[in-house]
Amino acid sequence: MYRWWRELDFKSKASFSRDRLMENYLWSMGICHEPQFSECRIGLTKFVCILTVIDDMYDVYGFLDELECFTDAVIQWNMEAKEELPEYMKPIYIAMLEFGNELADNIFTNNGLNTLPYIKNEWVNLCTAYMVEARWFYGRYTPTLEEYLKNAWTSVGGPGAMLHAYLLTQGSQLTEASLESYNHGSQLVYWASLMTRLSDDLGTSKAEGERGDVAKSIQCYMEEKGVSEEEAQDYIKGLISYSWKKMNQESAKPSIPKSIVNTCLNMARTAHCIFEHGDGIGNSIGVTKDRLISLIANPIPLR
Ligand SMILES: CC(C)=CCC/C(C)=C/COP(=O)(O)OP(=O)(O)O
Repeated sequence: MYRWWRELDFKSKASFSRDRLMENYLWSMGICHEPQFSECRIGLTKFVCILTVIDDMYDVYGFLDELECFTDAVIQWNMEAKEELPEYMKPIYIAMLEFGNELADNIFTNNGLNTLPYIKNEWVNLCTAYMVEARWFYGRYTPTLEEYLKNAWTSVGGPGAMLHAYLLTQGSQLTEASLESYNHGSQLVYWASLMTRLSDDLGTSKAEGERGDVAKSIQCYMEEKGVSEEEAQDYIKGLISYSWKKMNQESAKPSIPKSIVNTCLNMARTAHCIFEHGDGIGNSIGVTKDRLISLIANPIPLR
């Protein structure tokens, strides 16, 4: 994975973006830790790495007209579309396309299923949601909390991560019918993604606001209701508790495949863990570094 990441060379080609391979691996370890899901952990880490570069491009680097071009190119989903993009966007677009196409090709070879429309759809939804936030930022517009969350449960990457986790954990069991049963989990994916977004905002929005980013749930609620930051944080914590109840309710539904239940609950748990002491991803220090060292570099010996 390190070789893949180094060869993409975003450190120099997209120096504005976060270089967080290990931290991104923590997400995938939290979402599917079982030994048989090694391929899923690799795929999910790649997904989060590419997502993070694209997120930084929309949040802090790209001009609005450039971002509109990138969003259009994602909708087109073909290599010719990259010709219309600014130079710095081309390697990012290529990385996303190659990663998505390779995953779809592998599944087609092994299972005879065309999953490209599903994969493409998640990237289109994600970039369209980033675009909405970029327009708000450039227009100096602060949405209401409801308006913000309607977009932000997608822009956190939860639905995209859950589709990738599903495709990568199913192995030979992935069929046309199981792809359809994925849709039964859509409410659960929604609540788990909302929970991830709210935890992310509780942990990161202060630093993001200071470096210049779109208003997050806390600022939206403060402005809408004219309340203090503390009151807004308490309100968001209440929404997190509510989302957990909804997730538990959805998880108990027999129509939802167990693998979706597991990865959704695990994503919400991982978000709690990563953001409970602040921004666990934005910097490579503190609790996240200690966790990476004790989980990966110096794990507790099992025997
Ligand atoms: C498995 C999943 C869901 C991974 C997503 C990782 C993530 C939240 C990246 C963006 O962080 P951010 O705090 O910069 O996000 P934003 O800019 O959207 O607030």
